[in-house]
Amino acid sequence: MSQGYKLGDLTLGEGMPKVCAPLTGTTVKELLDECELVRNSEADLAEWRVDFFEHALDTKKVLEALAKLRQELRCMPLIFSFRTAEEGGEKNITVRQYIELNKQVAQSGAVQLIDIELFRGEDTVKELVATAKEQQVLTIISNHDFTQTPETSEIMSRVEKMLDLGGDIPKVAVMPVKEEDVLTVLQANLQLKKSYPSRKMIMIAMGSLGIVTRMSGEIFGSVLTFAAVKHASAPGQVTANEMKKVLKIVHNAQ
Ligand SMILES: O=C1C[C@@](O)(C(=O)O)C[C@@H](O)[C@@H]1O
Repeated sequence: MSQGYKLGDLTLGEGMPKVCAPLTGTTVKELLDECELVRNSEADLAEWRVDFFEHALDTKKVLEALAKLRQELRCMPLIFSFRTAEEGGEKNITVRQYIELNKQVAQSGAVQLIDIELFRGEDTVKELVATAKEQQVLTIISNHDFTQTPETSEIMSRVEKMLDLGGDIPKVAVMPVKEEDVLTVLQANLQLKKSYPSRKMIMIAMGSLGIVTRMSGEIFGSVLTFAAVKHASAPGQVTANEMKKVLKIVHNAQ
């Protein structure tokens, strides 16, 4: 899809990378307050990091909260992400529960994208991609490593697997422990952009060393960047308003 993905007024994958603000509240009240802050910020879309929610393992309560968030966000696009403890998230979840929760959310009509972790298993990914496609929900197939940065070839092969499994937007977020790791991430991003020019992806080096990767997506081929409004959901996020300024500077220099 070389033109990008149309999400209401914005097109993901065209022009400047889009700024996504995570919602990390533990209660419905906190989440609704965050939605209002996000709406009034420079963020283009929101991500509900549902693993922070106190009732994240109760699908009925998640769906009830989601309906409220949808209303409060008005027309702002929303990504639904349950980040598992295995990948740096807040809670453990069984594969069965993970599938059930994501399926019901995809069918709710309240979200535009769901995040599916590659390492929950091929069958899980395929099943959820199929459900999402039926509902015209976009899929981000993700992988996170909070301790290290794999080699360029390993990052590329993970992304290729994500594409093979039918995901719309591959996403890799890793932790650099030395400056060279940041170059590894940028190298993987650039090579993937050249090998798959029509595909959209998200590539992040986290932490203080990785900051440049969050800001240079327009050059190396990362279409979305996460930036905080109230609380960061991962190390290295700056605020959405600061991020938008930097993205504009990079854009205007092109
Ligand atoms: O996958 C990502 C990227 C992220 O980990 C980051 O580094 O900004 C933040 C998460 O909320 C999101 O789901």
